[in-house]
Amino acid sequence: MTTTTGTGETAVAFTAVTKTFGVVRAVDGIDLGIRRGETVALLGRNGAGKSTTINLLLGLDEPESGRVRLFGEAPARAVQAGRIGAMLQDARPVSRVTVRELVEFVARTYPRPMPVTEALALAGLTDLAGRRVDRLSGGQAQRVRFAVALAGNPELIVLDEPTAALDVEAREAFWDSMRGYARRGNTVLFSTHYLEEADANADRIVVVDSGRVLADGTAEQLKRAAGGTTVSFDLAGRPTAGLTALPGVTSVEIRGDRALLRSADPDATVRALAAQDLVRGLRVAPVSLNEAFLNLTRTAPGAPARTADSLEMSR
Ligand SMILES: Nc1ncnc2c1ncn2[C@@H]1O[C@H](COP(=O)(O)OP(=O)(O)OP(=O)(O)O)[C@@H](O)[C@H]1O
Repeated sequence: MTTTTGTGETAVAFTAVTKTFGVVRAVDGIDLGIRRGETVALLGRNGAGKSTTINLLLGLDEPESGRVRLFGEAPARAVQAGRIGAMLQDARPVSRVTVRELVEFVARTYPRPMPVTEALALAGLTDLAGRRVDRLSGGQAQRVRFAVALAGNPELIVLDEPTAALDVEAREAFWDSMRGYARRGNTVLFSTHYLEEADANADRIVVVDSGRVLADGTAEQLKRAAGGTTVSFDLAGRPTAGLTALPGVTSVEIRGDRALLRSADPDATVRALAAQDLVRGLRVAPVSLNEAFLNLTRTAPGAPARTADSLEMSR
């Protein structure tokens, strides 16, 4: 895990950051490094600590202990310089001004803004530039918030549940815009409850629970660490004794005449099954990210899952 600060390659560095509200440890010792150009999803149940983490990152709140650095600087400085753009959950709608006027107004508050036409194009708002912002659909209004976040020409954008309450089409349009921004070499951190969004749009997923990092890796790494692969086949009346002892197998479930094996080493498991001629109706499938997430968070609260260490080592 990267905890170095001040290097040109590190966009975000959390070092042993904590934040408590009364008896609640909302952020409980988070170490997190995000490299420039990465798109990272912050995933966690309600109350896991995602918004608190984002508020600390943006300097909207101060950590009790530990340190947050953005491009080697204190968050407030980086935000002021326009290096960070944010789209938060409770952004208030403004009325009466047009989309272009609003983005122009925000852009003027930054030292090196993005040209307004470019911000509008990147957010997919070119055709709506003259429309009043209080006469937009939910999805269009969300794109305006994205354009506002882009106005300062940021190198890092932080999005707190950016697609909550959007329909499928609006979500797709939003992620298209976000990917366009990321392709320019920028860094993105977003929180979400939609696992498929994290899977489709993030290079890396950080799972938080009870204010701690439970797991950190690619979607594939999380799936492997949290449940491995399911190898299933028809028993065709054959005995089930001995299946648990096959190489790689971590659990065995029998459903009717079908055996479902969880395996940490599916190749070895399949070879062993083939040697015993147990390959009728054979299927090999990774666990879903949903399953992986539930497996990871089910073990919490308590000690951070061991998977976190193994994933970090593999990064
Ligand atoms: N200002 C506050 N005062 C008191 N408790 C707070 C405050 N902000 C957050 N908390 C508590 O800290 C914990 C983490 O909250 P946080 O909002 O960071 O979670 P989250 O992962 O963003 O949740 P959600 O997915 O529901 O938005 C929760 O137990 C929450 O009740």
